[in-house]
Amino acid sequence: MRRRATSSSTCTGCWSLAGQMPRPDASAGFAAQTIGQPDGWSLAEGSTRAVLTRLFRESVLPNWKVLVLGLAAMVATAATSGVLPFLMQMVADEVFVAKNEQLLFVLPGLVILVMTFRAAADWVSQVADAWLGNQVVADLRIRMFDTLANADLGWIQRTHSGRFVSAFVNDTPIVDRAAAKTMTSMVKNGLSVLFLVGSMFYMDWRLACLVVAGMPLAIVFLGRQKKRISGSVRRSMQEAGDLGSMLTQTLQGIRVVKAYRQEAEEAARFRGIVGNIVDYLMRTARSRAAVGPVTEALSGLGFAAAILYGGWQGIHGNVSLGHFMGFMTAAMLAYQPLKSLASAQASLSEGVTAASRVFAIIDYASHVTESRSAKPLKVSEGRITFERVGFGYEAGKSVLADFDLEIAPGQKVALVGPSGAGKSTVINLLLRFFDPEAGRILIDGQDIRDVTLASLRSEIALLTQEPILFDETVASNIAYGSEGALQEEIAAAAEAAAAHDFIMRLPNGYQTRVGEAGGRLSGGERQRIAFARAMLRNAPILLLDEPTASLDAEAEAKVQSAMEKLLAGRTVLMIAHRLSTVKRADLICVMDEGRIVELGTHSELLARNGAYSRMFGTQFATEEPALSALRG
Ligand SMILES: Nc1ncnc2c1ncn2[C@@H]1O[C@H](COP(=O)(O)OP(=O)(O)OP(=O)(O)O)[C@@H](O)[C@H]1O
Repeated sequence: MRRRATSSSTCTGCWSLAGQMPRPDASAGFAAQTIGQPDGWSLAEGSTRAVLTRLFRESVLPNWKVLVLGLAAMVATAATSGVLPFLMQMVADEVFVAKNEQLLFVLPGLVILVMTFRAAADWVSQVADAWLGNQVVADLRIRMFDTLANADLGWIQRTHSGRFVSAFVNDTPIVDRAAAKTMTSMVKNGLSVLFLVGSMFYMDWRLACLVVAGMPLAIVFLGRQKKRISGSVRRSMQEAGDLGSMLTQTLQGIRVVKAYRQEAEEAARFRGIVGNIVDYLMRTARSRAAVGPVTEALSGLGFAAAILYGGWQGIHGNVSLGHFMGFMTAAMLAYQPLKSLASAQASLSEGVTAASRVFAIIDYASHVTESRSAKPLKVSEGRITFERVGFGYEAGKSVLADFDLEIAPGQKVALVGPSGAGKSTVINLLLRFFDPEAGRILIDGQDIRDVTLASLRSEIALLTQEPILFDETVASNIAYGSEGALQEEIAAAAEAAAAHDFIMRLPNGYQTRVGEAGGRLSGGERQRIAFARAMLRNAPILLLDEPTASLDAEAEAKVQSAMEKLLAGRTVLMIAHRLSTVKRADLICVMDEGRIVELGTHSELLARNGAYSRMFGTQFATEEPALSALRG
């Protein structure tokens, strides 16, 4: 059977807002890094400008061609807005006052031309705007996923999946809507205001001064509202994360929720979170809603002053009607983009807050990284050596201490011991889901920290208690991690795993979808697909976390032969809760509180009359599945 290496890489080049985003020190020990970061990632307090600059540089600028096109279209739209007041002035002065009939036929044509051009430019700018926004969302989601896929297991386990889902689903569209779109709308409206205010000053600088007199007040007011908005938005996003967490938790544990009749309590908790979200959203809405009317009221003052002064000048014959009408058209046209500009400022804080949350994920630096000089792992015989390995998930709480174990090529070693002894931790360390704090782990003499993660993991196959299947076809579940496997190879692996016959009875054979987490298959069928996956991968090292523990005797009997085939010719490290598993081992390693307390064969250990013998008497003799007593 062919062997293939999977491709995987670590997050080596992570971005950071210097001084803004918290970045854990990758050189420190794992346990030390987790202190003070209960969730593994915290909200970054980047300044608005820093966050926007970064968003622009990393997500918008790479699409600079569309950006330039969109900007050109915006300038064209804004410039045509600036032309309209002059056309109005000409209509009033030349048609109404000077009675110029020729112009009466020219001006409507000009208006149609200008308006058509403006409409076309507006369409281009809107499409470019949408394209850029979608690209920003896609880019942020892809980069977050890359970080997640390459992050160490510790961070992912500490952070609730709902928080991640919320960042992907809720936060990225807010970045698009409130930051990317607002940025472009600010450019567009800013340019319109610039052209129109320019026209106003060009026509009559005194009148223009009166109209814009209220602006400084509006700016001060806006600053205050922005602070309020960013506070309430931050809280509402945190609550949305909690909502996601609660939803996934309830769905995952729905059987327990129902069995313990906790529906009402869960619904009350849910209502509480939803109520909090509404509360924070309303605070945001109130602050944002105040921006438009206040700007409006202040511009009303400016208009009133302009009418008073302009009217006075008109009565005394200092300005013509056309002059005044042209000016007021410019002022009125400037009013809408000015109001949008003020509102955009407010929603910008929303986008910046969401972008900070997204960057906090993107910036996470995995604790498990590849060294620059990492080489592919070369497994010649399959010897595994644990040398005085020490490890703890949390600071000051040792889980493994001075763990020494030598597994000879092709040897089958069973890890046994009470719940919490550290058996799964040994497997976690061998796969480099975590790195040891002390000592080292070698495969055929190569420290696993000096080899590439992809090569390490492609030489190891893992079978877990609960087989992990994806909602794909049977064939792609078997071929998971063995890209490019041929149909015959997949079928051969399934045959060896005693899975071919039941697969052929499925409605679409190998092309049948297995449902969420393989829900359409029985436990034994799921496990046989997982065996077939391991067969196809054909890795020289096999890690088993009691894959038959959740099967009943009949289902276990069906996978026995598959198991024998799988184990043959490989170095195997297995967590054993059952006598049937322990019996397969050449060497039994009895663990307690992170240390090896006994090591030997089944008969040697029984003869020693120690921990293993006691365990045998209480647990294995009865062949209790899953050893509930051992697991506490
Ligand atoms: N992700 C984690 N974060 C913090 N502590 C952990 C984590 N995983 C395991 N531990 C702790 O480490 C210790 C060893 O756990 P481990 O899962 O290795 O035990 P085990 O021997 O495999 O237990 P079991 O037989 O019950 O599966 C336990 O005290 C456990 O609470």
